[in-house]
Amino acid sequence: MTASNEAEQNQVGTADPAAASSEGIPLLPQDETPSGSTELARELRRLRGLVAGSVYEDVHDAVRTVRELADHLEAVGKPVRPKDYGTWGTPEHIGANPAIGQRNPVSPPLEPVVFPDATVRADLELGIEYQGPPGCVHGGIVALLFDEMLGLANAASKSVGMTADLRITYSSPTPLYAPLRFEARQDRVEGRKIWASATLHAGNTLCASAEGLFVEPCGIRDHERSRPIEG
Ligand SMILES: CCCCCCCCCCCCCC(=O)SCCNC(=O)CCNC(=O)[C@H](O)C(C)(C)COP(=O)(O)OP(=O)(O)OC[C@H]1O[C@@H](n2cnc3c(N)ncnc32)[C@H](O)[C@@H]1OP(=O)(O)O
Repeated sequence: MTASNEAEQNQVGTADPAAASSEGIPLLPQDETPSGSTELARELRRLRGLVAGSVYEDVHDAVRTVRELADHLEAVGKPVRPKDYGTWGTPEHIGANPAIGQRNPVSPPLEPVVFPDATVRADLELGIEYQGPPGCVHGGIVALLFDEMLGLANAASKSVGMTADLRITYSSPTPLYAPLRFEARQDRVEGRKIWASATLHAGNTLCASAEGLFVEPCGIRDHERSRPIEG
């Protein structure tokens, strides 16, 4: 077995992307929550990878423990109501996002950085909990991450929009446990219509590319559109 194969064999779940993007300025950076919920999401992410990526003989004791934890969290937490969802780009809004939300155990999470030309980049590795075909990332997960990256490219250019049309070309399978790089940019704006595009590479291999049309919601307020987004 080669060293890289061995590393791959020992890996369970998605890698923490914290150190992946060393260039660029963090886009929509999220602080650790004083309550510990960011840390809780990180541990749950670890659990997700372990459960999807391991075979167990008997985990009934773990089921009891996790059930007790869920009961406890239900008892001590205050559910977020629609009035508390927050507007575009607020910590409440971003933290719960399934692609970049640090408080959401479903997110890998993407950790986007922005460059002076408003290109947005995110480097990450995806583990078995995102598997589609054996050894490959699920196409729906690729679509989710593209949608987010295009939205972030719009945010980096001070616009927000609802996805109206999203086209993805899958050129080559996206490998699990490999360094992946998303890059997205806003291409043009006409009235409320915004076009953006993105690529996904594994090393030098183009895995997929995306083009999206976004429509700015009617009545969006100026402070929501131009919320400061750079770290
Ligand atoms: C600053 C801080 C920000 C922080 C951001 C954090 C990042 C978060 C990132 C999150 C990212 C995740 C994002 C998500 O997950 S967004 C969630 C997924 N998307 C949706 O749910 C959208 C559902 N659709 C709608 O709400 C409406 O249909 C929209 C809003 C899209 C348009 O309904 P609206 O009534 O408002 O507008 P209109 O119908 O008058 O159309 C206006 C123009 O657009 C053209 N058109 C419309 N649809 C299409 C189409 N399919 N193909 C081609 N063209 C289309 C139309 O012809 C017209 O053109 P024209 O005749 O004027 O030339």
